[in-house]
Amino acid sequence: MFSIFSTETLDLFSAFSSISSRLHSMASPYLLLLLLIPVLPLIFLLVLAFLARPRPAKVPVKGRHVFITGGSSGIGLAMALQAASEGARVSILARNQAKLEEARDTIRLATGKEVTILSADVRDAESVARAIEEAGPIDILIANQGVFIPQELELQDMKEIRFQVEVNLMGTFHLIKAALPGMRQNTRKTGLPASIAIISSQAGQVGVYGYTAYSASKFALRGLAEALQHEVISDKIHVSLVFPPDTETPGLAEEQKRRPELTNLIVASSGGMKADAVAKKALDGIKSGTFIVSCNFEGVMLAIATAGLSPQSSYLTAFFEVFGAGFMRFVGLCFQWNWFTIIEKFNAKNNRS
Ligand SMILES: NC(=O)C1=CN([C@@H]2O[C@H](COP(=O)(O)OP(=O)(O)OC[C@H]3O[C@@H](n4cnc5c(N)ncnc54)[C@H](OP(=O)(O)O)[C@@H]3O)[C@@H](O)[C@H]2O)C=CC1
Ligand SMILES: CCCCCCCCCCCCCCCC(=O)[C@@H](N)CO
Repeated sequence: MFSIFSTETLDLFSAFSSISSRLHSMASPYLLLLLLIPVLPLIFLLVLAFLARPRPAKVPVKGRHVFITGGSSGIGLAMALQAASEGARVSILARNQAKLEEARDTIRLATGKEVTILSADVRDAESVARAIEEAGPIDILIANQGVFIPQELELQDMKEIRFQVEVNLMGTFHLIKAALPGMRQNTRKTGLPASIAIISSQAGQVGVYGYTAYSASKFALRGLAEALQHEVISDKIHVSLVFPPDTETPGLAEEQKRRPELTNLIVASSGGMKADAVAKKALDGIKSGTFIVSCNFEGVMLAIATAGLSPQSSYLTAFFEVFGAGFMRFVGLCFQWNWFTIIEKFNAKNNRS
């Protein structure tokens, strides 16, 4: 007689059913526990979905006013280009008028869009306020201006230390203070979520040789951003903090002329990126209302290792943070081991130890 089961299959089948019936009568609590193993993470994901705050949001870019500082060069210019091509009304602010005009021409040529250019120094609160007044109420503020002058603290002039803190940190205060009242009014009127994005650096997540002043200015932005998110969430304003690695920009080319050898060696732990790719990550983060925005794989690891008590809207990222924390601390210690070994060897070779 024809059967779809071979004798082996039937044997296996009867063996399995006799085992399972035995298990069923003897050990059903264990089976239940076994079943729970895959279910538990799912339950935990549900808990995290309940906990994640601020709640996930979509911040539209099309048809909205995007204001970008440092928009005449590098990452800022790349963001301005992308925002303009996505149908935003874009304003860019920087000091140098000639570079601003050049950026405006570049954007017009690439997208056919006209951007507003504003010449101001972010260190001057009054001219920042005037520029923002002139540009009109903002929906998406991107504080991207930044200066980086790497040097060992002992060798660096106080003038250069102050310069970095003033542009990177104080400049960001001036911008947010000037833009916030108009942004609140705008979100109340339109009901649409808005965004304040701040461009930090991976050197704002981990201190790096040669970056005492720069890292301090960028770490400070995190405190600003975390506290600010509490203060603006009731008006649907989402804060994003972007942490790029070394990025090919005119600023980086300038920096590399005087970067200490040890800074180069340590910074190489994270892969470099193109300005366009960083701009895309930043805009995607802004549009999804993401608080911590990483740009490359090393950046994702850094974000998990330094999650701290930051806001987290994504339950999936929260899941990786909770279960990755211990392991990523270990990976971080391996990196620190490597960096201290590099420093030790370098200083021994150069008779500096
Ligand atoms: N490139 C990199 O490797 C990385 C950069 N970053 C950060 O990304 C941001 C952009 O960097 P990047 O594109 O490389 O920089 P660039 O040097 O290429 O461009 C900097 C921009 O900021 C403007 N700017 C500088 N100082 C002031 C000021 N006082 N007031 C107003 N505008 C100012 C510049 O215009 P002007 O000089 O005319 O004022 C320019 O438009 C910075 O915050 C930087 O710290 C973070 C990680 C890595
Ligand atoms: C837990 C595992 C962590 C693993 C990855 C660690 C990598 C850290 C590298 C730090 C790179 C800092 C780049 C700063 C670039 C910058 O801001 C300058 N170009 C100035 O603008």
